[in-house]
Amino acid sequence: MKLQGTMEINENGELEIGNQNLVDIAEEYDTPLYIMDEKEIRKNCRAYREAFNKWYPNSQTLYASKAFLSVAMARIIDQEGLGLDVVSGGELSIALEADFPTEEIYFHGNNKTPQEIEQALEADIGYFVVDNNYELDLLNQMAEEYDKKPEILLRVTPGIEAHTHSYIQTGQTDSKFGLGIQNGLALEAIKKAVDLDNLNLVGIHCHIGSQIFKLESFAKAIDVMIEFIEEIHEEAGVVLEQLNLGGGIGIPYTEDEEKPDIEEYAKIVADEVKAVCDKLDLPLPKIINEPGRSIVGTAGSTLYEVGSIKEIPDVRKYVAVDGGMSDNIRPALYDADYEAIIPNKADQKPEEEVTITGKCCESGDIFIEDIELPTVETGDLLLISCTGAYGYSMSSNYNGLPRPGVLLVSEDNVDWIVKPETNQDLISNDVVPDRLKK
Ligand SMILES: Cc1ncc(COP(=O)(O)O)c(C=O)c1O
Ligand SMILES: N[C@@H](CCCC[NH3+])C(=O)O
Repeated sequence: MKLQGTMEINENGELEIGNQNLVDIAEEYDTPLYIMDEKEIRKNCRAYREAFNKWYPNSQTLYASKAFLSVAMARIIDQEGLGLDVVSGGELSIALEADFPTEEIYFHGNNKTPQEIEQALEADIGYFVVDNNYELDLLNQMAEEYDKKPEILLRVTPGIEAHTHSYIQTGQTDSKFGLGIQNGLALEAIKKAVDLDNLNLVGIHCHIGSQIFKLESFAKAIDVMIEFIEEIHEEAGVVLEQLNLGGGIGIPYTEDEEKPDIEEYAKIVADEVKAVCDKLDLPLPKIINEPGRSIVGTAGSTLYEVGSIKEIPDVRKYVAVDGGMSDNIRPALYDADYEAIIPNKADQKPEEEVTITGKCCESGDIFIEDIELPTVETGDLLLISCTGAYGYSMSSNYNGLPRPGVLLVSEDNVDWIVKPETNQDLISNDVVPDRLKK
């Protein structure tokens, strides 16, 4: 397995993250648990900030909190000078609890409820990224009621099909997100937004997909988006000042994948934006980007303990761990690949090929098929890397499994930033009507 972030193998052959021995961590905090490497999160935030400061200073990086959010995480993002993209009243509440600067919050979502809009208007968030005509009308009407004039961006689909899993492509015209440029729906909505009294249209947004490695896809999206800004100028008489390019940069889940260079990404964005604006004689817009996975993905891992081991002669050896698709749905949902290591045997050579499964009642609850590992025994630890994005945030209580806690690890500190759930938590919202009482 490729060692990510601050992972190191110590002189006893055991794996450490942020100088913390995972064997000791497992003993003290119990498995399963998510571990977040604070230094890696901060390094990734800085990579975006510094790259855009260098190549296109009129820009802002927002962290896409859907990848992983907790109150402490929002504090780190604030300290690192990034803004925040939230997609629900729940994520907004976490940001508010962290005292996140509200003017740097962008509110996304394809079906914001009136209650969520009310919450965001009352909090005076920076921007609404409006997805559709229903939302334009609703927001306009509610803004009037609350005596506000929120700044908005319209989410559009540039018709770009990014090379990634179809479940996480979002830029094509047939997408549930945004309105199409090619079919004219986006321009129609722009004209409507310009005429609405209580909204201030400042920009357009696109997000072409997630886990993207080919940086040219972003350049293609920029061409389409800036040409659309020009069309808006001609047809609706406004020059939009913000272009939000979404997130989507991939991370290497396995050794054969290569991490895109953030500075190269920023330079491609800067060069393309400048070239197209120059060609069309448009002023340079403020550029917003919204990475999620590439901020936290490599910073997170999940630590499990091995329980049952089952050998089917001449077929396969199943190694089951004490978590499952309830703490990481991505292999079952997207066929996602992962790598693993045995932290207490981190320096040992591979001896056998095994299949790592979870403990959920689903045949598809398989984390990694046919991985080469040192001889695996019951009681060994097993660490799956790169689970920092869309691991905890997509977790569930399937099969009555409490969600694991999240431990933040840095050189001198080990702290829970999300406590592990207990069986008691699973029934904390249950209500037994009188007629069913025993
Ligand atoms: C609107 C929007 N912005 C940003 C992101 C973050 O994407 P990623 O985690 O791939 O960087 C997403 C999720 O795909 C999204 O839907
Ligand atoms: N949840 C997805 C990415 C989609 C993000 C939201 N647009 C993943 O795990 O890869």
